[in-house]
Amino acid sequence: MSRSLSFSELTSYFLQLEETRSRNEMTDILVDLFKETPNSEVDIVCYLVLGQINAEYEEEVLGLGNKMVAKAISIASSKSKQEVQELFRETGDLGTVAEKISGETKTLNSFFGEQKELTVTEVHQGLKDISRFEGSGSYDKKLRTLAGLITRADKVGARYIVRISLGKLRLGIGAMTLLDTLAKTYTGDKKNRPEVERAYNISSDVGLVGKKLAYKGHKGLEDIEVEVGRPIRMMLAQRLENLDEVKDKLEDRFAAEVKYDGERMQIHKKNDEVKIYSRRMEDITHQYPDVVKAINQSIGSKEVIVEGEAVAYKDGELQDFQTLMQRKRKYDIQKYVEKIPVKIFLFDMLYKEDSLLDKPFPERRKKLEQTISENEIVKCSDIIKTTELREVEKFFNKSVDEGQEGIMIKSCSKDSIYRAGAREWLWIKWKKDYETRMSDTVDLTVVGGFAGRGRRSGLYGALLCAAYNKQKDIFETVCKLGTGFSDETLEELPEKLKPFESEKKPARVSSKIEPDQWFKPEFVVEVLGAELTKSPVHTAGIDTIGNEGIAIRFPRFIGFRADKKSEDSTTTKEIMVMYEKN
Ligand SMILES: Nc1ncnc2c1ncn2[C@@H]1O[C@H](COP(=O)(O)OP(=O)(O)OP(=O)(O)O)[C@@H](O)[C@H]1O
Repeated sequence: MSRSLSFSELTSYFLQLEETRSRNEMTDILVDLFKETPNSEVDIVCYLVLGQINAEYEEEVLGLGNKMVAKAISIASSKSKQEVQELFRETGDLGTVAEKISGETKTLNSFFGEQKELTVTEVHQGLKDISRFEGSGSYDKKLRTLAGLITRADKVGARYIVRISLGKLRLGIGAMTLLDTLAKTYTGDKKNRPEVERAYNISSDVGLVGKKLAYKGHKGLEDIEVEVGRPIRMMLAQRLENLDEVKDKLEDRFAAEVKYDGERMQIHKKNDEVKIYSRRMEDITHQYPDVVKAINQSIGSKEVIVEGEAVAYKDGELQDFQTLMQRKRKYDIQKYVEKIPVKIFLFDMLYKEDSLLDKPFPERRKKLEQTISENEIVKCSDIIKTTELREVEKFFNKSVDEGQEGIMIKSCSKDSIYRAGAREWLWIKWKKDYETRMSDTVDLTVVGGFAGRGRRSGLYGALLCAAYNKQKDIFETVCKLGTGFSDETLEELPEKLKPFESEKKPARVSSKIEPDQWFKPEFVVEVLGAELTKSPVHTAGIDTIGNEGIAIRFPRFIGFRADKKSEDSTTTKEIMVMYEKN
């Protein structure tokens, strides 16, 4: 049997790592540690130095509560729970407490007779068991296992076992430093980092990379391939300050997609088993049983990895990110599936019976379109292929107008592979963030109403609001107002607006949008928006800008302005000034 690294050897390196502030020194200390580490334990050491017990995407995570850990320390020492709590209050760190009172532990140890030295494998196994115990009696099992580990460790070991079990090791080592170390230790040169990093990016498992390198050196990296069920680190986008620069970066070979305002998902499907990973590689499958079901209905192929953005969808409209965040929960999942339905807009395909990472984007996209059949939940992202920046800008305005963040411009060149874990110029994001922010409210005239759906059925779901064009004496639309209403306000609206109902569009209203109900321009509301943007669907300022008007993004109802006549509304000119101020 091969030698095992003792836990005290490992923690002697932890002590050194905690002392140093230099990244280079840190790498050197880590290289020394790996030189000491038997090949069979390289993966464990990789996880432990990061304070983990597994690859980050795996479900086994630690993070026990202070109370339980304090109790375990008390069991492992001769101190009472109260004494442990008292020391915890003094030091603020249970690791330090365990280290301090672990002298008594050793007395107990010798009382039971000499035990073999604790190895990293034993600590790792113990911590893994702790994370796995479930159901009745699991609290006691966790407690006893942890107390057992603390009892067997030396003083310094007790400190680190406690910190790891709390999920608070924090040696300050990032995955990239660890990859540098692995390259240096097992290939002899930090220059091989890119290949090592690639293996990590497609496997998201630093332990696996470490172990392959330890056994086979550089060649071991070839064994690491994309696998369904193991997340790929996600490709990210660069940001441009000026849309014209797109041509410098991507020439004429690009496509634009809506940048949806939701949560990114990487979805792995193997037969009927579906797993969903978040941008941070967490397994979020249990939060989205509706997406799991819809993906199975939409994709027939056996082994597939796709990516998309999930967006909350309510009352016939896509909702903002905050609404979707209500789905982040451990309990009441089913209730929230109904309360906050979602749609997933798929935008990439990374695997179909084989890896597609090295295929150019147009090919991946085509495969995606051929593979999925859209349903209520699963959709393909909205995409346009054009070389005209004017068209791209229009598409952007439309996307923002529909409440989305902006657009993603993606290279379609032959080199447009999926670059796992990289933020490069193959993807460029163009967001509305760079535009005007509104700090002041505006008063707008209600010119139309949209029938509510779902909870709002029988009431108005949104109002079409307009600014006043004084020169022309007309009302030009600037937004569809659907948020900020209390339930009482919603109930009141039909009655309040009844006197102004009109069968046709009133002459003084200029609108490209056709609401369910027109209103004579009489009724004024106060609105706060997030920002102003150009819009092809609204008419405010349309003469000045050309084909488009100005729109208010994310408008919120603040209150009624019964004291104002519609001619006292904010004017189109004022809106233009607000827009141009930036
Ligand atoms: N059609 C799309 N294609 C790619 N990504 C999209 C798309 N729609 C929405 N997104 C989201 O936009 C993000 C791309 O921007 P970036 O790579 O910079 O991520 P980010 O750092 O999360 O930035 P941001 O805060 O701008 O979303 C993706 O992570 C994804 O969540």
